[in-house]
This record gives sequence, C-alpha cells and structure tokens, in this order.
Amino acid sequence: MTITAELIMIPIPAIGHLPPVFEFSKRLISQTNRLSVTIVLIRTPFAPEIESFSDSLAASCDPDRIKFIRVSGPNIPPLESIKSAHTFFPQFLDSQKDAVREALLADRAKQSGSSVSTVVVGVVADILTTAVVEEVGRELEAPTYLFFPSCGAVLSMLLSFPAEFQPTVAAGDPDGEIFFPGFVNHVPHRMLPATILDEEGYAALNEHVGRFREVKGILLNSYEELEAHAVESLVGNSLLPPVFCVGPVLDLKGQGKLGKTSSSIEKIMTWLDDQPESSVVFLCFGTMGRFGGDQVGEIARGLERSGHRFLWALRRPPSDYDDLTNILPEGFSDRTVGNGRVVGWVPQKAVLAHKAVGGFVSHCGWNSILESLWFGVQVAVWPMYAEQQLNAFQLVVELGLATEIKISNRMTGDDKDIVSATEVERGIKRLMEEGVEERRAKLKKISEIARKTLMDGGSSFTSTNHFVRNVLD
Ligand SMILES: O=c1ccn([C@@H]2O[C@H](COP(=O)(O)OP(=O)(O)O[C@H]3O[C@H](CO)[C@@H](O)[C@H](O)[C@H]3O)[C@@H](O)[C@H]2O)c(=O)[nH]1
Repeated sequence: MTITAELIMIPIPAIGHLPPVFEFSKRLISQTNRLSVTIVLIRTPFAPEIESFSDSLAASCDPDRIKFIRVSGPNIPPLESIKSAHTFFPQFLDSQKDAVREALLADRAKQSGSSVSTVVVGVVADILTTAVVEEVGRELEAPTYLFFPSCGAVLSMLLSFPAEFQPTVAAGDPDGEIFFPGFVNHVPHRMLPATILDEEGYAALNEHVGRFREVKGILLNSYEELEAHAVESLVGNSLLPPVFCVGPVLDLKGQGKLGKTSSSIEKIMTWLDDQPESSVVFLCFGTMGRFGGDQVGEIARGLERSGHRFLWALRRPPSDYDDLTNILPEGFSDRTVGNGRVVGWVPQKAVLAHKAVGGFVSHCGWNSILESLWFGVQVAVWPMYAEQQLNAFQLVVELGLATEIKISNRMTGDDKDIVSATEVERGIKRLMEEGVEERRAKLKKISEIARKTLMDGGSSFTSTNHFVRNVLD
C-alpha cells in the first residue's frame, strides 16, 4: 500500500478567498511530490454562484494530487440566534463543523481497503473557519495551520489587538489614533474595520484570532520585501507561531470563471486594444462592492469631468445589472461613448495586464492590491468594507505606493457617506496626472520583486519549502 501525506484546506467559500487557496495547493504539489491536498468546499446558500466558480477552479487542478470535498451543512442559522450583522457569516461557518467533520471521516473510511492511503499532516484554516478546523484537527489528530489571505500589517494588528472590546475606540473619536506593531504610523480609529467597532463582531472575530495563536504555522499571502516592517513584527515575535510569507499567491490565468460570455470579455479587450498606452483608468470594486444610485451618479460625473478614458466595472453583486440605462445619469453613455465603457464583471487580471491601463481605482481587497503590484499598475484607493481601509492605509501611508480617492471610506449600504463628483474628479486627476512617473518607477521595481520572490531561491519560494518541511517533519 502507498501512503502519502495529505494536507486539508478549508477556505471561506467566497470569490476573494478560493483562488489563492487553489493556487497555493498547486504550488505545494509542484514544490514537493510527498504531499497531496484536499480542499473542502462548504456550500453556501447566500452565494450559489460560488459552486460553478469553484468548479472552474477545480478543473485546472491535477485530480491525482488535489481532491475536493463538497459539504452541505445546516442552512442559515435561526434568526434569533444571530448576534449582530457582523456575526451572521461567522456563525454560519461555525455551524458547518459537524458536517465537515462527518464528510472528512467518510472520506477516510473510503480509503480503508484501497491501495492508496494518506496520513493527514495538517488542516489549514481561513480567517473565519478556525472553529471548523479546530474540530477536524482534533478528530483527525492533526496539527492546524492558518492561511491568512490579507496583508501582514492586518495580521499583525489582529494578533496584537486587546482581548477586550474597546468602547472608546468604538465610540469613534474622529481624531483618535492607535498604535499597532505592524504599522510604522499610528492608525486613525476611522480606519478600523466596522467589525472591530461592533461589540458582538469584535468578540466573534477575537475567538478566531485566539485560535490563530494556537496553530502550528501561519501562511501569509504577502512577501517580506513588500511589507518588511509588518513581517518583522510577526517573524520577530517569539510568542507567535512561525509565519511563512508565501505570496503573492495569485490565480494569474484567471481560472475562476463567473458567468460572463467569452464574446463580452472579448469586446472589453478589443476596446482596450484600441486605446493609447497607459491612458485608461480602470475602476473595479471587487466581488461585493456596490453603490446606491446617488453614488453612481457622483462617480459618473466625476469621471466625465476628469476627461480621462475609463473602464468601469459597475456591478450589482453577485451579478451584473441587466440594463445600465436607468442606473447612469441621463445622457452619460452618449456623451462618453468615445471615451469610456461601463461594464459588469471583468477579467480583472487580464485588464490590469493590458498596456492601455494606466491607473486603477480599487476597493483595496488584498487580491486586487497584489494583482496591481504584480502588473505594476498604480492605484487610487477607495476602500469599502472589511479590512480594506487598512490595506489602503498600508499602500498609501506606510508604503507610499498609491494615491487616494478617499482613504477612510466605509460602505454604509445606503447613500449617507457619498464621495462627491469633485472628490472623484480630483482623485482621478491626481492618479493620472501628478507624480505618475515616480510612482510607476517604484511599482516597476515592486513588480520585478514580486516575480523574483516566487522563483527558485526567492524568499516566498524558500518560505513555501520551509512550510512543507514544517508539515512533513
Ligand atoms: O469584476 C471583477 C471583480 C473582481 N475580480 C477578481 O476577484 C478578486 C477579488 O478579490 P479582492 O480584490 O481581494 O476583493 P474581495 O472579493 O472583496 O475580497 C475579500 O477577500 C479579500 C481577501 O481576504 C479581502 O482583502 C477583502 O477585503 C474581502 O472583501 C480578484 O482576484 C479580482 O481580480 C474580477 O476578476 N473581476
């Protein structure tokens, strides 16, 4: 009988979280032939499109080395049990524990009597699946790990956050600041994620963070050359588990497909082909970023006034608008017809790689940031939710690599905190007209470093090997 080592990955079922886990699994099996990987895909009733998205990612994996187990646990937890809007999704994931454990036990039972058997050498959590992973690790007597999908500065902040909720921070002193070891500068309270400012959300997140400290190792989707200060605060802290910087982990081939026909993608790319080099501003707000009608109007007016060419991914997540005519200001499409295009889901990496794209207005999801740095495209930050304000702060204030549309923005779900057309216009002009050569030169270097770090002998390549050794020894 052949016995191999098996690593089980349990990601959050979300479009921003699955591709790096698939890509990292592929990288692992290419760097060692002693490991196989099992990815557990938790079905979610909130985002049925994830099913076909993960199918498209799975199709690109070697089925002999990477296997998938789909799990359908309990549906939405009873409404009376939900503590706050910030705990809804974490509570859903926690409730999948038993179903995931049963599915994995059933999979192991299938192995008995077969010619190939595996020993589980680790179970890897995502930020909010640590309770599930703890349960599985205990049952299978395997050590647990964490794959942290955002930047080192945010990881460092979470690990240094006080165990108790901070009502004074939550009260939102507009001029208050706080020190975290992963940031050189003090972080303004207004940059903190909304979850941290909510007492129930804070408690739920802190339970996960408590488990981050107990794992055998932490994989970080970043690279030490990018975030030297933050990484030093993590690696140099002997009270923390070893941190392996293995990033950037990117689905560069764009294997995750989300309901767009190849002809509409082709139209976008053909339009870009016809634009002058570095002339187009690309606006895209991740998988969940959406705006109310008033904000859409302000963006449209700001874009138009800036006079720059644009490609704007305007969506109504999880899908696109069927008809944009009622969403955009009257006459906008006719007036900007030669200058810009408003589209839905775009193949973001292909767009960023296109030579016509000269700037990117981004919500600062960490994947989007890693992608822009990989392709050396300058960014104007417009964070919306989750940890995106901190990612924006890291990029603009700590690393000096980006400009801003509005760095302290937080999506409120309504049109209360509108970013005005004037702010949009100014932000786009700043991005496309001020200090551009200097920023592009810096970004070119970072882009080269990102590529080198993944090559044989590069820091992330080496760190991945150290992780493999940690798992196998
Ligand atoms: O029209 C689109 C929109 C998005 N993408 C891709 O979708 C991914 C989006 O990932 P990310 O930029 O990280 O944004 P979110 O989907 O918002 O990511 C979630 O997960 C990230 C990693 O944890 C966090 O940093 C974010 O705050 C959180 O919202 C990227 O690969 C994009 O290239 C497209 O290809 N086309």
